[in-house]
Amino acid sequence: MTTDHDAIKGPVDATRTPRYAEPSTFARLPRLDEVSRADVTVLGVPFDSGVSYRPGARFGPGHIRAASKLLRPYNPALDVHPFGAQQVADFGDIGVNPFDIQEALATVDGAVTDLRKDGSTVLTLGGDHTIALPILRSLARDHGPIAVLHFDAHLDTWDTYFGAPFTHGTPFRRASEEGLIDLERSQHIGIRGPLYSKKDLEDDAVLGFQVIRSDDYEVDGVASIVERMRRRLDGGPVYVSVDIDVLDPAHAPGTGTPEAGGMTSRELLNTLRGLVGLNVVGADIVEVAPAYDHAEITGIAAAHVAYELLSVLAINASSAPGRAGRGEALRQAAYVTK
Ligand SMILES: N=C(N)NCCCC(=O)O
Ligand SMILES: [Zn+2]
Ligand SMILES: [Zn+2]
Repeated sequence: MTTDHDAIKGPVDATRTPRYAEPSTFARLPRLDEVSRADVTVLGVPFDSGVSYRPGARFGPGHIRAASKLLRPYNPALDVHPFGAQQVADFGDIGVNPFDIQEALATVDGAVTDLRKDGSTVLTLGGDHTIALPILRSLARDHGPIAVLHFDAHLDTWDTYFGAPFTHGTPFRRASEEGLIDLERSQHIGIRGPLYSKKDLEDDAVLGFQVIRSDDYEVDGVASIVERMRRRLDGGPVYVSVDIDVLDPAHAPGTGTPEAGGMTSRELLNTLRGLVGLNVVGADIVEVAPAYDHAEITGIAAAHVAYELLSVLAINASSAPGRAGRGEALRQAAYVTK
């Protein structure tokens, strides 16, 4: 945790150095090796060997960083300076084996565990959805079974693909079997689209996830979904996993398994703001595949998702025990720039 006398380093000042001129870190934040420690670490995982259709999410982290350069220091929607109330830094990408999925899973688990050692919260940029499994393994070792808030068009609780158990369509089945998830407090949001059979939904229901469908946004609206989400997640640690294909392809064309009829980016950002006050202990944004993107539409959406998650973490950290007196940082740009 950052103490009151540490000078927090923030993003590069866009009025002094043009946005496109610096080495690429998320939101032009410092690299992790430029700060003594970070409250939140952004970690890139360029891995897409678990995909069932279009490849390319291995290039997601760089694309999200490139699309994050326009983010500004103050978030009016939540009245917070996400980079001022906490130290956020970018670790860069870890190298993972694209030919050996088991080894890749172990590498991700090890990297997340290392980064979390001094209390940093890890925000992971994928990569395909396979990587949620090793992150949950790491978190569950400290927290026990954890609630998963899963934004996705897909259930990702299928059993195997071509006999393979570790894929981007199976992470939450494996995590459930391994006892990593508190299934009484977990929820899928944004589910839609054709399935292999009705049994996919039945199998998922047996595991115990609550399902909020994409269509529920039309019928119920964001406020009522946020209320259901908060009721479901309250009472313990929460992991937030955002598959960018939860958005309609109009809002996120750059992804590997797009499904029509999805949420708008406005609906997703507003839902994420509803996480304030919940105990978010980690998050990922996965399935950004830049080769299918246009005009950075998907990259920008993913960057804004990360920004809202960082804003939620900033507010939560500022109101955590031992952080009294840092509340003013929420409303001030309380960091230094390069
Ligand atoms: N996790 C993502 N994005 N997609 C899973 C889709 C699996 C399938 O091909 O049916
Ligand atoms: Zn998906
Ligand atoms: Zn997914």
